[in-house]
Amino acid sequence: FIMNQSKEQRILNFVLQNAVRGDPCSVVDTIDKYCSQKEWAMNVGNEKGLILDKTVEEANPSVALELGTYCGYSAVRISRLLKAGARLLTVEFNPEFAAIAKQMIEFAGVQDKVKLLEGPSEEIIPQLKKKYEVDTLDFVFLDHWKDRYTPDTILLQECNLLRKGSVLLADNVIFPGAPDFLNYVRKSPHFQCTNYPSHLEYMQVEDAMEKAVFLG
Ligand SMILES: Nc1ncnc2c1ncn2[C@@H]1O[C@H](Cn2cc(CNC(=O)c3cc([N+](=O)[O-])cc(O)c3O)nn2)[C@@H](O)[C@H]1O
Ligand SMILES: [Mg+2]
Repeated sequence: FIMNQSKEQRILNFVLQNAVRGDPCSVVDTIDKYCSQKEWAMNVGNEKGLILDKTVEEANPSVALELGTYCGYSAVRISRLLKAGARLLTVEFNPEFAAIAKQMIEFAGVQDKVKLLEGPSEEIIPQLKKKYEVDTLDFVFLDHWKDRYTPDTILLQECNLLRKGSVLLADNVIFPGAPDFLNYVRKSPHFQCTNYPSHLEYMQVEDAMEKAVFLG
């Protein structure tokens, strides 16, 4: 237990020493093993991860966006399911976390599918069309600051990044909670919402994910 390292660095080191290079499933399982047995961390985890998997498989996105990369757990989890030629753009503004995630993504062997964009979501989203050659987004995973879920959902619409059928999936709508986001998407005539009750990663605390499909 190396104290002067960050928890995120310890998670990465555990993966580098225990997972199989080039095997995204082993990276995901190894992070879950560390965070359930040694140190809790805010990865989406395996229970909510299965909901994420099913939603990604159903959407089968060509272009996906993730807000809040953290250590790269869900970036690896999502990108392992993408078809050939499909890509995931993931946004992280904490440089230390971004550096960890980059190494995690490369170790998992999914670096050709994932582009990590460093910066705050509110700055990156308006750049997606011109700077990152995005037309529209097929899938968006929201897992960053909970009070950014609503403004960023509005920003995605203002930037014309959503099309009829674009799928938004939000983590933590119960814990820590995103009440204004639930209110916004459930009241909006532009979204069809579905709630998926689950539990907080690695804990027996109630949580849920919310799927919001854009209706155009
Ligand atoms: N506007 C932003 N733009 C880009 N990256 C952002 C932004 N806000 C936060 N981040 C980054 O998301 C990562 C992860 N993150 C997520 C959150 C919000 N999520 C949680 O706080 C959370 C908290 C718990 N929890 O407390 O039990 C459980 C979860 O699953 C969570 O996602 N804060 N940082 C961090 O690296 C942060 O730099
Ligand atoms: Mg989360």
